[in-house]
Parts: sequence; C-alpha cells; structure tokens
Amino acid sequence: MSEASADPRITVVVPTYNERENLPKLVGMLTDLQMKNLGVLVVDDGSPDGTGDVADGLTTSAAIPVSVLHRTTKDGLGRAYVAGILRALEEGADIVVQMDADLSHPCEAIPRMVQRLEESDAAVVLGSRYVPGGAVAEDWPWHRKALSKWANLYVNAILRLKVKDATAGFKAWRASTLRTIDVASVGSNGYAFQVEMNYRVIKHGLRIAEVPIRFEERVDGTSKMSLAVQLESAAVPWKLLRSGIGK
Ligand SMILES: Nc1nc2c(ncn2[C@@H]2O[C@H](COP(=O)(O)OP(=O)(O)O[C@H]3O[C@H](CO)[C@@H](O)[C@H](O)[C@@H]3O)[C@@H](O)[C@H]2O)c(=O)[nH]1
Repeated sequence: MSEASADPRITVVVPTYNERENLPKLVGMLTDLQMKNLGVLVVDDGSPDGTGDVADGLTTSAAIPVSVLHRTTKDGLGRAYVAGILRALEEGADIVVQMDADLSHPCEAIPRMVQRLEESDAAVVLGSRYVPGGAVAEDWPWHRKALSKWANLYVNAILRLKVKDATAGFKAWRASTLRTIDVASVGSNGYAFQVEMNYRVIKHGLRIAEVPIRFEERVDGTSKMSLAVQLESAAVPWKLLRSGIGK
C-alpha cells in the first residue's frame, strides 16, 4: 500500500525505559483516536520496572494492534528509534509516527500531523512547540525550557535547519523519507538523534513542516536526560557539518 492511499498503514513507534504507569494510558489515548490502520510498536530496553511485561500484556488486551520489540539493555533513545523504525518499515508501514511514552506529546495532534503529510509535499511533519499556537506546559522545569530554547538557537545557527523546534521528539514520517535518509545509518543516540534526522531531511533537499502542539510535563516517571546526552547534543551538529551527508 502506498502512503498516498486512502487508508495508509500508520505505526506509532514508542521507545520506553521505565514507563509502566504511562504506557497503558498512552495506548488508551491512541485507541480513542479511532484512526484506521493505526498500530503501536513499543521498543523497550529491558526496563527494570517491568514496562516490557506491561507492553506484552497490551498486545492481547488493547483494542488496537500493539507489538513489542524487546532489547536487553538501555542503549539510548536514538538506538531504540532506529531499531523500531526499521522494524516498522519491514512490516509495511506507510507512515511512522515517533513519540515519547510519557504523555508529553498530545495524541490528538496525530490526525492533524498525518493530514498535513498527506496534503502537502512535506517529507516529515513535526509536532512543534515553537510555531504560533504551540506551547510548553507551565510546569515544565525552567532549566528544561532554557535548555530547549538554547539547543534550538545553537542547532539552527550551526546547521541552518530553519525549523522552529529542531529537537522535537514528536514526528510523523513518510516511509519513503525514512528510506531516502537511510535511517539505518543514523548514528546519534540521545536527543541529538532528533537533530540528525532533521539534518538528513534538509540535506536531501526535502521539506520539514511543523504543526503546533502543547508539550506537557510528564506526571509519572522521570526524564532520562543526562550530562552525556547533553554533551553529545553539543558535539553532534559539528560532526554532522563534516559528515558529507546528502552529498
Ligand atoms: N528504549 C529506550 N527508550 C528510552 C531510552 N531513553 C529514553 N527513552 C524513552 O524515550 C522517551 C523520551 O525520553 P525522556 O527521557 O522522557 O525524554 P525527555 O527528557 O522528556 O525529552 C523529550 O523532549 C526532548 C526535547 O525537549 C526531545 O529531544 C527528546 O527526544 C524527548 O522527546 C520516553 O518514552 C523514554 O522512556 C532508552 O535508552 N531506551
């Protein structure tokens, strides 16, 4: 089935590490969308809190198709996404949505994101906090707000992506885009993964669109943001400039 078809096959790829409270709620919200041909692929890195078992339970209890890719150790958000996206492509997805499990990303934006993908020439659609109409929850910690703003300025200054939310983790992809940018060879692991994916799109002469979303602070569980992740994010834009991607 091609992505131009009436009912594209949509796979929502959700990386999880210690998200046992959040995952069932997320799957419930995705179910409530009542979108045709929408399924969920959970990529769990052996979460010590048993998220993998919760995900397995959802494969039989949920009202929408749920499958699980179990990996043995915590290997970073980027590695989890690459593995999940490749699996989704192998299984015939026309559109791949990537989103966090922690309910930060509003499920109700997915129909708008998919519609934009279908009705425009955009190669990928970002759920964006920084376009008009977008927002960040008031209770998102001030240091995260500052870091996010700074990261956007930094990344755009170096890579000239010309997107308002360069580190966004909520995206709807055409399967064809993911093949064109060769997702299997994406090396960045932490949040820099988001930046490298955007950079590949731009360097292949493709277009990124943004639709406004409100980003919520998670209620359960904790962020996996670490100093190592931040250092990688600082280094990656310079590495990408030297990489020759898209040439
Ligand atoms: N499988 C797996 N999942 C992981 C790992 N690290 C994080 N995750 C999962 O990836 C999602 C995002 O991780 P968080 O740690 O909650 O991210 P965040 O700090 O809220 O950051 C979010 O916003 C950033 C921009 O502000 C984004 O850049 C980032 O990708 C993410 O969307 C969650 O579902 C989390 O369980 C890992 O090593 N392995």
